[in-house]
Amino acid sequence: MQHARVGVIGSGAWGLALARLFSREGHEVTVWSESEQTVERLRETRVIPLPNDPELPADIALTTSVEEACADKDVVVFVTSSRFVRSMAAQAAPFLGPKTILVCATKGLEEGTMDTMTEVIANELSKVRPELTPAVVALSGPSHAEEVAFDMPTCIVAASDDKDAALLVQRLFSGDVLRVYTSDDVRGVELCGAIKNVIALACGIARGLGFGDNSSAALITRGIAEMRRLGTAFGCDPETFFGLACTGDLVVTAGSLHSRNLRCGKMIGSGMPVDEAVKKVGAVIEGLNALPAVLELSQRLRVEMPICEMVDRVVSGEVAPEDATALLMGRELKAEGPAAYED
Ligand SMILES: NC(=O)C1=CN([C@@H]2O[C@H](COP(=O)(O)OP(=O)(O)OC[C@H]3O[C@@H](n4cnc5c(N)ncnc54)[C@H](O)[C@@H]3O)[C@@H](O)[C@H]2O)C=CC1
Ligand SMILES: O=C(CO)COP(=O)(O)O
Repeated sequence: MQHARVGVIGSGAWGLALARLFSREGHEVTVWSESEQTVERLRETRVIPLPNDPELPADIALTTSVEEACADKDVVVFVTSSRFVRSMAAQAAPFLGPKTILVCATKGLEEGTMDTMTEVIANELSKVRPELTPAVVALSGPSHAEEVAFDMPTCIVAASDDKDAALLVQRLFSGDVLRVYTSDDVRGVELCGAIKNVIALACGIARGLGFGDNSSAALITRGIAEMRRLGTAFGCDPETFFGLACTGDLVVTAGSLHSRNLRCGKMIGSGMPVDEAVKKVGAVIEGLNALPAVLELSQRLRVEMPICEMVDRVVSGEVAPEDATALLMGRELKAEGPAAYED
């Protein structure tokens, strides 16, 4: 298959930037939105609501009908906020064909179940359409919509247990803008996609407190150590933590002013109430959504994640941002690696 019929479930920054890219690669694209108003505005303006007004190609269909976005599609991409992935999988289920490949570009961990986003989709579909066992692919990595929408070269990962599906997604979506690598470590890739947003909040809080590059580098590096500890306790591939979905995405999210999580953290660090900061960013802050599941997983697996825990204490109001630093810096001193100087 060279040209595919692609449904995109979600009309936010990332959904529209991906839709634009898929259309550019010659695919037939339909974008679903929850909002009639959004559909009308996009049809009228043909502009993606991002800085510098990237164009939304005229051949991209826009709809509020889940059926239109899912029926007769080769690939359906879920890219809503993590809060809506389960309900959208349930709504999409009746219209999915037996061979439709499902891609999830949403980054998150579900509160309560601690499921990754591809697990949410697979679990929901198995309830609604148990006869359907679709291939599900996680698409993750350093990929700000603000840059992809202007054709800036970007590398991401397509991770799946289904090798053929990962290879097909790689072939369909790679081009001169996107280079897609494959991975079979789906859980590792998805854990990183969710947790890096929490670490980016920490980097933002540090910036908001007036700290500089040293603090960011420390949080990024020790944040990767937290992700690696949790991931390897789950049996994930240690290589994943050096890859695009972990180190790559954390560098982007924690260092770029495009980042919603970084900007939100920065406002929290400078003393703004969390709700106000979220409103001011005006987009989904997945680090906040992922926090409960990240902490529950770390407790269940008895993995220390001091940065994530401190972000939780700050956003819940238990610790003031200006007190968080001393608490983190004053922790028991230790070796950087696990085995230094030990018998
Ligand atoms: N913005 C970016 O550069 C990137 C975002 N992502 C991930 O993609 C996901 C979406 O992010 P953005 O597009 O930035 O979010 P956004 O804040 O721009 O858009 C919100 C998304 O949620 C959907 N939504 C809102 N209300 C809904 C409802 N009631 N029912 C169903 N869907 C609803 C919208 O259609 C839209 O897709 C997140 O998980 C994010 O981490 C991943 C890579 C890059
Ligand atoms: O995941 C992203 C980039 O790869 C987007 O991160 P933000 O939500 O922080 O903007």
